[in-house]
Amino acid sequence: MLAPEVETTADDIAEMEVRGAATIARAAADALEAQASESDADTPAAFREEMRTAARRLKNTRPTAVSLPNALRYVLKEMEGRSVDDLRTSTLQATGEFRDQLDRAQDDLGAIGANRLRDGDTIMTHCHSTDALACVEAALEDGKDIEAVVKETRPRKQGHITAEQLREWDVPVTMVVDNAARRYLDDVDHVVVGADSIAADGSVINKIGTSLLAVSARERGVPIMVAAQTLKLHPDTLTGHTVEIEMRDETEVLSDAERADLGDVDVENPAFDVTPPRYVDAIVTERGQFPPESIVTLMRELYGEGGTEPWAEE
Ligand SMILES: O=P(O)(O)OC[C@H]1O[C@H](OP(=O)(O)O)[C@H](O)[C@@H]1O
Repeated sequence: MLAPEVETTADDIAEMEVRGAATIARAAADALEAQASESDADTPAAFREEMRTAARRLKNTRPTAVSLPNALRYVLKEMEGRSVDDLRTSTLQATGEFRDQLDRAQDDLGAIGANRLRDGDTIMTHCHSTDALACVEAALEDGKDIEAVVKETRPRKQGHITAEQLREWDVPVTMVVDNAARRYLDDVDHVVVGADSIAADGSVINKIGTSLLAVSARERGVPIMVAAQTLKLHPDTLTGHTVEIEMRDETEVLSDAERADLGDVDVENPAFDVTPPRYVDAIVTERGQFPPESIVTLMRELYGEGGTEPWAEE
């Protein structure tokens, strides 16, 4: 039996009530914790099977942000013991550790990313990334004045969440539609974005529109920093796999009335795109900042064995 929190968390992730790569990872760990706490499995094998089923349910919600399977892997790998009690205890310890690591990683990468920002800088943001905002927050705590041009980020307008957070920190915000980005790049000192996955060749998989922004920024000579804790490194890409780009429902792009007016047209709604490493100046992680082409070294160190699947059916 799956714990109700596993079902609601999976639904919330799929519906994007819970969104953002790091937030999804945390919610998945919380859901595994609920599963372990509430399990009434009476044998270790039954407990393990329940945990694997819960992990599969969570994993199959959205395909692109690798933080989700990386979180599930972290917890399931730490689950050990010969009795149900021991398995439960080790799982709860793992989920607690995972949350602590997540918080620490974001703080540490924020401090590193902040060093790239100077007092008086204007940044441009795309979508809403807690890793990217951690860099801004740390820069503000260092006493730097920062202004922001915030891209709306169609179709779901996560730019509004970014704007709200920045205003809470008293950062002056100019909101622009996505198509205005190039016009405003001349006023911008740094593009700061997050990532859902980083591939072994240093490609950055992030919200649709990131690659267009990066190409324009490079053309205008504006540096692009990607804030991504190591949980975003995609181990499967070490063995030649590519990252699946999520295609979402067309209703996010067109209302039913607009759809009816348009008649017979195809609508596609990819949620992410791939920015090649040559358009990225630095990937900022909690382990330091890296030129994208060198991220593979860190990826091997942390995920050397590639993408294991501890949730697989036995
Ligand atoms: O982990 P943090 O930095 O918070 O977010 C990382 C990325 O997750 C988001 O995806 P979505 O809105 O869930 O589709 C954006 O693409 C954002 O850059």
